[in-house]
Amino acid sequence: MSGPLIIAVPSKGRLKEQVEEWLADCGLKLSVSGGARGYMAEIKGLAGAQVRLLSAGDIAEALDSGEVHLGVTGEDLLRERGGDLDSRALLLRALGFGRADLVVAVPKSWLDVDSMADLEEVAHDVLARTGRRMRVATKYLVQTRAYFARHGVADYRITESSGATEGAPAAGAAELIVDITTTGATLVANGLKILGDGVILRSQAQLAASLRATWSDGQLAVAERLLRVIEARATAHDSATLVWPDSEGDEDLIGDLVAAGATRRPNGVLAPVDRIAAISLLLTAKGRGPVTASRPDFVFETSCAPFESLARRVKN
Ligand SMILES: Nc1ncnc2c1ncn2[C@@H]1O[C@H](COP(=O)(O)OP(=O)(O)OP(=O)(O)O)[C@@H](O)[C@H]1O
Ligand SMILES: O=P(O)(O)OC[C@H]1O[C@H](OP(=O)(O)OP(=O)(O)O)[C@H](O)[C@@H]1O
Ligand SMILES: [Mg+2]
Repeated sequence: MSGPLIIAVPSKGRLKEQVEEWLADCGLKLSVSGGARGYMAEIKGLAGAQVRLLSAGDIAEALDSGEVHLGVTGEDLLRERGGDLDSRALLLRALGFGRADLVVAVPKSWLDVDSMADLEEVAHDVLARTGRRMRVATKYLVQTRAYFARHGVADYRITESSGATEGAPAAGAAELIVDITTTGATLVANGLKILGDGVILRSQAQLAASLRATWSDGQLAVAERLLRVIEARATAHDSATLVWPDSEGDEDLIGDLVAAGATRRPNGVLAPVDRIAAISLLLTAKGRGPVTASRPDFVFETSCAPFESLARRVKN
């Protein structure tokens, strides 16, 4: 017998609440089940799984080391682990929350610095003028180095910053910063602007699987159940069912609807939510109707693509 499927979710901060809401929306309620400080939980209705509540950064680390099978954390933190993320973890689903852009930002007063190419010139100038390298304040060392290298910026050094990074230029601790931003308010408040080609990563929360963990058949089976529910809910959020009288006789017309993005279903079609109106109009224009569109709660497809790629990567 192998142990439970271990799933890590954020224990604090803005991601925690959003992850709980998302799971509850899928009908998967978390119930804290104790552990020394309440840092363990179960998912109601998903036997064979154990949930660990960890910080977002620790979740990225635990996926990396294989201590957990699945985890929810920011893509920025996963990529910051360095090396080739794809060989260590599989991104199963982008969750649409926890959005933040990792950006290169410089003082607004640098009027003619708008691109990474301009920044390269600044780096040269600073070195020539002062004999010292331009300083970049960040806690995202890995992604900063990779991005600057890709843009040919070499004459700089990183001053590691773990908080209030945006204040570093005004405080004289660095010339520029690399940090995450969501609304941009903190950058503006600190007199900083994002370089035109300075977006390193558009991050959001991801459900990821560890490729370093040991996966038993039993653990994979629990993961499959979980992923099927999550995918069914996500598909439902994006679709509507369209039905109309005597749809069975409308083979040719359904062919047109499929060409417009719909999927054939008994009694009608399933349409992407943003095409409900367009597809209904194709029908009413041909005299069909009334067309009734309703939003499903779950759409369980016969196959579950994220699970299939996971199984392919971790089996044998
Ligand atoms: N406006 C935001 N500010 C900070 N983090 C955000 C924001 N929006 C989304 N996130 C995401 O939340 C995650 C960071 O969460 P959190 O700060 O709780 O984790 P942590 O860095 O591990 O914890 P700590 O800061 O205590 O070390 C990152 O993936 C980040 O991209
Ligand atoms: O673009 P904005 O909407 O202004 O948000 C971005 C800011 O929010 C976060 O800081 P937070 O207050 O969470 O503190 P932390 O960096 O210590 O986590 C982040 O590190 C940025 O500083
Ligand atoms: Mg933080």
